[in-house]
Amino acid sequence: MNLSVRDMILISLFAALTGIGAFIKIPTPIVPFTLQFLFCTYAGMFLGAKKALYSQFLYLFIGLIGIPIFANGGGPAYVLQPTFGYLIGFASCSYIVGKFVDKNKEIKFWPTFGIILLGLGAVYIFGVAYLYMVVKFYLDKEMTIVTALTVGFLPYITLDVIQSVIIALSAIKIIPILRRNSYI
Ligand SMILES: O=C(O)CCCC[C@@H]1SC[C@@H]2NC(=O)N[C@@H]21
Repeated sequence: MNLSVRDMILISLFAALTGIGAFIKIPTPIVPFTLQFLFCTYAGMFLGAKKALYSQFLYLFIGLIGIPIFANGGGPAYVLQPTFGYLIGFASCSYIVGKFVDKNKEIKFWPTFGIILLGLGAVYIFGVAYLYMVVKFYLDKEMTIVTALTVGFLPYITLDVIQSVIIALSAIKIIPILRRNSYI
């Protein structure tokens, strides 16, 4: 894929926004409340699948080389943090949402909301499964799937669904305007 300077700026912008989403956080012992899901989903909405994925890869790359832009820091050892799976989930989510936008001429509320929930599902599948494995097998602590869901899913899902509604409502207004003006 040939990327223009404009594409590269947008990819960098959404990588940065996802990083900002990590700083807007309410810390908790294991999984913080953050706005990363909001921004990775907007990346999919406004950049389309490939560029959104690149933005999340760039975000991962910058964090993994040591710039502390993840919710609990950064560096290569972050792959062993219980929350690293959510970061993989953000890349999947941005791609799923981006594919939907790429393929649909009309962006209506319910299909858009549905695809965002699918993307959110990917965030939690990667996030909770990774959390479970790191705590159980790497940290060697007591962990069941139910505990993993209690720690990594239940406290967050309501706010994430509210954000999904906000994203869908704003996307159905903004995307047609951006398309009409050939911005996306
Ligand atoms: O270590 C990281 O940078 C990832 C943090 C992930 C936080 C997850 S994303 C889904 C859920 N919703 C939140 O607000 N927090 C968790």
